[in-house]
Amino acid sequence: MEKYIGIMSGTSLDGIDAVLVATDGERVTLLARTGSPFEPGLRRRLLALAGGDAVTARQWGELDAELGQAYAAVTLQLLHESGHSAEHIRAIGCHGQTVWHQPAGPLPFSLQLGDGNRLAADTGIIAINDFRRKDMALGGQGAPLVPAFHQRVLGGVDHVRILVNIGGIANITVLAPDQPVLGFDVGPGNMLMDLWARRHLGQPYDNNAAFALQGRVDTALLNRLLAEPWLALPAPKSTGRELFSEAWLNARLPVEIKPADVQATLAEFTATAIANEVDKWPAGELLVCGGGGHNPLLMQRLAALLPNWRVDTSNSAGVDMDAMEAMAFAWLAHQTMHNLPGNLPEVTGARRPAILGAIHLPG
Ligand SMILES: Nc1ncnc2c1ncn2[C@@H]1O[C@H](COP(=O)(O)OP(=O)(O)OP(=O)(O)O)[C@@H](O)[C@H]1O
Ligand SMILES: CC(=O)N[C@H]1[C@@H]2OC[C@@H](O2)[C@@H](O)[C@@H]1O[C@H](C)C(=O)O
Repeated sequence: MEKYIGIMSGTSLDGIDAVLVATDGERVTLLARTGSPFEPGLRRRLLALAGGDAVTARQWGELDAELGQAYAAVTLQLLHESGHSAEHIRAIGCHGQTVWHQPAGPLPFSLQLGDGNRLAADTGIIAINDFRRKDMALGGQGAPLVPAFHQRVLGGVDHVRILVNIGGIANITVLAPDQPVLGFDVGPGNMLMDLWARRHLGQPYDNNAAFALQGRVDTALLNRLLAEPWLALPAPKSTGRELFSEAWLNARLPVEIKPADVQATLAEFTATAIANEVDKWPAGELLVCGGGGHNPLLMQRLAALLPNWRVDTSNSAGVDMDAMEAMAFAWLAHQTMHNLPGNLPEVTGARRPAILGAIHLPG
């Protein structure tokens, strides 16, 4: 078994998750995990950039360098906490910070910031990043990439098992006997709920859904949100803040509505968009991972909307719900180091499987 580090900072923009795993490509064992929230100023600048604000080349470059430094600091923290040093680690798989994802149109691209050169130089470990653009160069969406990992660690069961990652965006992976793996983004995860909590509570998220639980679902608003045409598009598909933005929400809000009712409606919207996709499959097991699995209201609504499904977190199947995505990028680094493909063309729509990522050597 070789040791890899995986680093994820997702579309919630909450901070950085890092894991140390041992893997031979087939089995993936979590050895250690750490994390670091973004410092508020950095988070604010990332939110502005991901919201489409204009930035100068200088601001852009500085953010790239600052994130590279932040990823290196988390890596050193993980090594320290787990009693490892650089020479124990074969490579780091670093997702980077998505600041723009544009899978359609004449010039599709997906941009993740966080300088891999700096990460390699500051840690002395091979750093792999930019995992999405090879798949896009081959006509794919570049996302989601995690389904291949889900299949590896949670596949091979005799019933329908669906994984749903509820991060900023929600994406599902369908693992069914004798069927190719399917996976696609289903809509917003915590993104809109977080936005509303920031606006009305001044907090990064609605902790344990306390605010949403004070409100009532507004059916008219819920139906307006669910009428978004993107939700009905067939897979392959992926999305992000570019679509589910503050402007998108504002355009659908009625003039008069209680803030708590909006929060309750956004939670219901997130759960319904997920349940509508899951419900297209014969009932089985729905396993939740990502931060949304800590939201009791989301979990309760998913269970209520899918009465014939066993709804639980991925912890119940032996994979830490909070470590899943970072573990996936550690595994993707393994794939790259062994010249193995990381994407699933049936998921992303790419013309073929491909070796993903840009490799930065520390020497
Ligand atoms: N106790 C809790 N109550 C409510 N929501 C929670 C709780 N804990 C975490 N969350 C939600 O989880 C979010 C973080 O999720 P996660 O870390 O999976 O996001 P991410 O890494 O940015 O995801 P992705 O890359 O999939 O978009 C928070 O912003 C918050 O909305
Ligand atoms: C472009 C981008 O960063 N997409 C993320 C985002 O967050 C969740 C969902 O949208 C998923 O498609 C993807 O992340 C995971 C890690 C993936 O590629 O599977």
